[in-house]
Amino acid sequence: MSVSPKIYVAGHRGMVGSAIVRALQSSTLCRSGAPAANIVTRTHAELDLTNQAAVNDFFTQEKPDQVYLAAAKVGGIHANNTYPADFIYQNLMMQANIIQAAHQHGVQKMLFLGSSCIYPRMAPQPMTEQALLTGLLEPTNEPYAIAKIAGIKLCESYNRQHGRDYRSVMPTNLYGPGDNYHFENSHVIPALIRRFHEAKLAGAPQVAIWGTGTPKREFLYVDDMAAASVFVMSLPLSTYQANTAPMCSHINVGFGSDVTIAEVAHAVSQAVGYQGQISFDASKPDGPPRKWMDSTRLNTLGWQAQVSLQAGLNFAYQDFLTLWERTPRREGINPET
Ligand SMILES: NC(=O)C1=CN([C@@H]2O[C@H](COP(=O)(O)OP(=O)(O)OC[C@H]3O[C@@H](n4cnc5c(N)ncnc54)[C@H](OP(=O)(O)O)[C@@H]3O)[C@@H](O)[C@H]2O)C=CC1
Ligand SMILES: C[C@H]1O[C@H](OP(=O)(O)OP(=O)(O)OC[C@H]2O[C@@H](n3cnc4c(=O)[nH]c(N)nc43)[C@H](O)[C@@H]2O)[C@@H](O)[C@@H](O)C1=O
Repeated sequence: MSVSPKIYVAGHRGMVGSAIVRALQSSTLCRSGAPAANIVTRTHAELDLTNQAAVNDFFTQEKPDQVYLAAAKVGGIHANNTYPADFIYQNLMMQANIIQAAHQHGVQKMLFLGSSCIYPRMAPQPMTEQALLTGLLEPTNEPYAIAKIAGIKLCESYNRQHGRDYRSVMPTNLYGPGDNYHFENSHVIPALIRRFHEAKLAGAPQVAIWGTGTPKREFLYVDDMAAASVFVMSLPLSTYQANTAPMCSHINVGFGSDVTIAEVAHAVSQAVGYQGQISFDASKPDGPPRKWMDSTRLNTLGWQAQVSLQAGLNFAYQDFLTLWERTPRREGINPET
């Protein structure tokens, strides 16, 4: 009987990390007779990934075979714009510590999660992988984007210098179970789920959303993202290399089409069952006008998103309701991010 590789999922309690754990568990269990996934995890309290010595000790102790790097300092447009030092410092430290320790401890295979914000603000749409480093970044999240670009380049550099197999995926905007519902530091979908839900309970006649409503975003359900992550890691190295380049080695993961913020606000209000009016607060930033990924690389390899936006929003609202009902004083809804 084959032995399962020991897989470290960094950030396993986050929205994406927890979905990756679910995907790894179901992918091994589906193959009849295969043992369950051998997954190793640490909470933030147990292991601060910005601490280089602690990360080294962890790799010495656990000796994982593979790593999914889904731990990061993450937030929406307001958080990125308000805490730029936290976003660049923590992300640079976490990924540098993990990638260097993984290499030192012989981990051959890793998946790094970046973000669509690595591309220039005015990149031609849809954005191909080759658009990286061709123009100026979006100012509201430039520090986070620079850290994510450094993460891609760390992986590529260890591959080129040391023959490692460190792959990178660039997710579009994500949402789903386990999201952060903070009223101002979250991304647009969880923020609006909460705002429409509270407005419905209060009988409020109107809900204001940030910006003009005209920017377009591409939204992917988190379990689709997790499936894409496991899919990319399962590709033979020769296939991955044939579809990427040593210095353009990342793969976009998108839904396939985008919507305006006004359209997604209407879709969220439907999922929540809010029947009042929607208004726009143009004093808040819009961010980039459009961020639509070209996912041809991944689609050609055989992966496609499965969950429609409205179905995903319905699932996400059910997740929010579970959290809401479990936490009468809203502690879990309002985490520090
Ligand atoms: N959400 C989105 O829309 C998008 C996300 N991504 C990327 O996907 C990845 C996962 O994001 P997502 O799941 O949404 O983020 P979450 O905020 O939900 O999860 C991040 C995880 O990282 C952990 N973490 C943060 N700082 C530390 C630290 N210093 N030490 C140890 N653990 C830490 C968190 O633990 P704790 O909560 O305990 O601090 C949490 O488990 C990230 O790389 C992100 O950049 C990319 C594009 C879009
Ligand atoms: C994933 C991605 O996330 C961030 O980029 P972003 O795409 O701008 O993400 P966002 O979800 O915060 O906003 C999307 C749009 O939605 C509008 N909007 C309306 N009303 C609310 C609202 O209530 N909250 C938020 N957050 N946005 C709102 C908002 O004004 C903007 O036009 C990056 O910083 C970057 O880190 C990154 O990679």
